[in-house]
Amino acid sequence: MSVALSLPELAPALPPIPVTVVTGFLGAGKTTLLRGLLQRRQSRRLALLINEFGEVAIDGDLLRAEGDAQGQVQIQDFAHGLIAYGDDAHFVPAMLALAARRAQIDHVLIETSGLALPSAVMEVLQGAEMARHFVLDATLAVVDTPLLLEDAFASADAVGAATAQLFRQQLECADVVVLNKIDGMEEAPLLQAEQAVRALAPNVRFLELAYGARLDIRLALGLRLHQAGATVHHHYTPVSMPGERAQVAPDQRRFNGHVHSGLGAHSHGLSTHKHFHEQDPGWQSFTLRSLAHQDAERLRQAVAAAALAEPILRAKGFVHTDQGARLVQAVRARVVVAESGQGGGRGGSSELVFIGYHPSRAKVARILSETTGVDWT
Ligand SMILES: Nc1nc2c(ncn2[C@@H]2O[C@H](COP(=O)(O)OP(=O)(O)OP(=O)(O)O)[C@@H](O)[C@H]2O)c(=O)[nH]1
Repeated sequence: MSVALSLPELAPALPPIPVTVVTGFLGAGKTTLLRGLLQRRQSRRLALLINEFGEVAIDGDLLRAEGDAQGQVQIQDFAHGLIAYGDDAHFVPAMLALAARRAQIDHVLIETSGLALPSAVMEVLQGAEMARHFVLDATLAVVDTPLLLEDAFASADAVGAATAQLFRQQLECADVVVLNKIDGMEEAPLLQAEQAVRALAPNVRFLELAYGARLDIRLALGLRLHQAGATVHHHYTPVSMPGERAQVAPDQRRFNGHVHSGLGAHSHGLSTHKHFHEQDPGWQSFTLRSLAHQDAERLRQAVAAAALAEPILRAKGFVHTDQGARLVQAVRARVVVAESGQGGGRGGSSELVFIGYHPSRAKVARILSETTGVDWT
């Protein structure tokens, strides 16, 4: 008796979709780097999963502004402050939905929350259910280099200790560390930053330099660092060597913004990443809103004052000013209020998400209201 085979069974199996996990502390520049990669994706068909912290979809809006009419880029944002996708009931269904469309997707990028360890996502990806559809390409950790050089990830107090631990663990999970926010930085601080990264996470395989938050797409996607037997797909000459005497070669621009650590391969298999991040309840986020029009400069000063008075490490949102909608981005007390581009702005209200370590919502609302002269609640 002959058995008729259905078409899917006859069709050659499609290779698994490579997945790049992008990690990095709050405000390191993950979304900015992803926007740059979207702009330079050429013909690559990408799917992005991003983690919004707070109720306001800011990063998703910014990334969608880079999207295209041909549906070449699919973006899914997870709202409500999810910490780690690995713990999230939506993550696996979202990935399986992508797997069902794998003929239309060349690469998946996952941006994890700035307060999460990527190890949970990495473990889920390498588990039996997912490994049939996906292969981990590489884990990139984006670093706010000026803050690293200021010792902002050192543990002077409770906030510093919580920050330092998360920062170090994120680096330890990474294959590639991207030194970001290095525009105009000289060679000496870059060398210092590389040494700081090596000291914190000696197993990191590559250091990449992102001038102007730009990463060469060939250095970000298709690295195949976790494929059994695959040789690393890289076209550049190693420019720094492993060990204590490791040096960043002078003038990194000659090397297309990219540095090799030269360290031997290491595995991110299940055995190396047992540590799921247990969420520290000290990290909290809240949203403040105002119905009044804002003065951009007073608002900038207000957010900076709140970050200095309270343990606020990140704030972002859209506000309405007399000049129209503006995007507010704050990393600690560094606050930028800029054109919102195509993204954001709902109705006439202004919304800011604050993230900190045991911050007082009431105190931040008071500082904002007093400094801007309008109500924030
Ligand atoms: N000067 C400078 N600013 C940068 C660079 N990269 C990012 N920024 C700024 O840093 C701020 C935070 O950038 P994001 O890309 O939102 O950071 P993130 O890591 O996605 O932040 P979270 O998702 O909230 O953790 C924004 O104001 C960016 O414009 C850079 O290379 N140079």
